[in-house]
Amino acid sequence: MSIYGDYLKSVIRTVRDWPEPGINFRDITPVLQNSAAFRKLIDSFVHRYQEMEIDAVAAIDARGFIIGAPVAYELNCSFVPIRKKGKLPFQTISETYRLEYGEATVELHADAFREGDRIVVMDDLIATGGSMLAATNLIERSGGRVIETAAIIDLPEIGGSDRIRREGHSVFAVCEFTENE
Ligand SMILES: O=P(O)(O)OC[C@H]1O[C@H](OP(=O)(O)OP(=O)(O)O)[C@H](O)[C@@H]1O
Ligand SMILES: Nc1ncnc2[nH]cnc12
Repeated sequence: MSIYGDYLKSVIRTVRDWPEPGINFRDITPVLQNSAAFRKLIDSFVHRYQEMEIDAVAAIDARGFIIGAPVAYELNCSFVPIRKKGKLPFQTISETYRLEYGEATVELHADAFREGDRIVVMDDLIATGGSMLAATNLIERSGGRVIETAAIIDLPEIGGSDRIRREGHSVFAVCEFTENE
C-alpha cells in the first residue's frame, strides 16, 4: 500500500455489473482526469522504485501502459510494452492465460531485454493474476529478472496476488478492494 492508497482508492470509481453481471469494475479514469490524483499515483511507484536500479518497466496492454510509461520516464529507464496478440511487428514470444472474464494471449518482442536486466512489471489491476504471471513468464523466458510486480489495485479475494507470490514474485499494490466495496 502507498501512503496515497486511501486517497487514490476514494477517487477510483466502481461500476457494478460491468462488463457482465457479477463483475464490480474498478474504473481508474477518474484518477486520470484528476491531475493531483494522477501525479500522486505515478509518484507512488516512482518513490518505491527510484533506488532499486531498475533497467526497464514492462507494462501490460492496455491500461498498464497509462502508468508504466510515465514511471519509466521518471526512473530514467526503458519502457517495454507487453501487448495483446498480433500487435508487435518484430519477432515475438507469447503466453496464453485466463482472465477474470475471458482468455487472452500476450506477446513480447524477443529482443526486449538483456540477460539479467532488472524489471518492474506494471498493470492497473490484479484479479486472477493471469495477466501478471503471463508477463513474468515472458520476461524470464527472455532473460530479464522480475524485481517486483506492481499494480494500482489488488483484488485479494480473487487470489491473484497470492498466486503471484506463490510463484516467487513480490507484489506491490497502491490499494486493495474487497468484493463488497
Ligand atoms: O489478474 P487478471 O485476472 O489477469 O486481470 C487483470 C487484467 O485484466 C484487465 O485487462 P483487460 O484484458 O480487460 O484489458 P485492457 O487493459 O485492455 O482494458 C486489467 O487491465 C488487467 O490487465
Ligand atoms: N474487476 C475488474 N475491474 C477492472 N478491471 C478488471 N480486470 C479484471 N477484473 C477487473
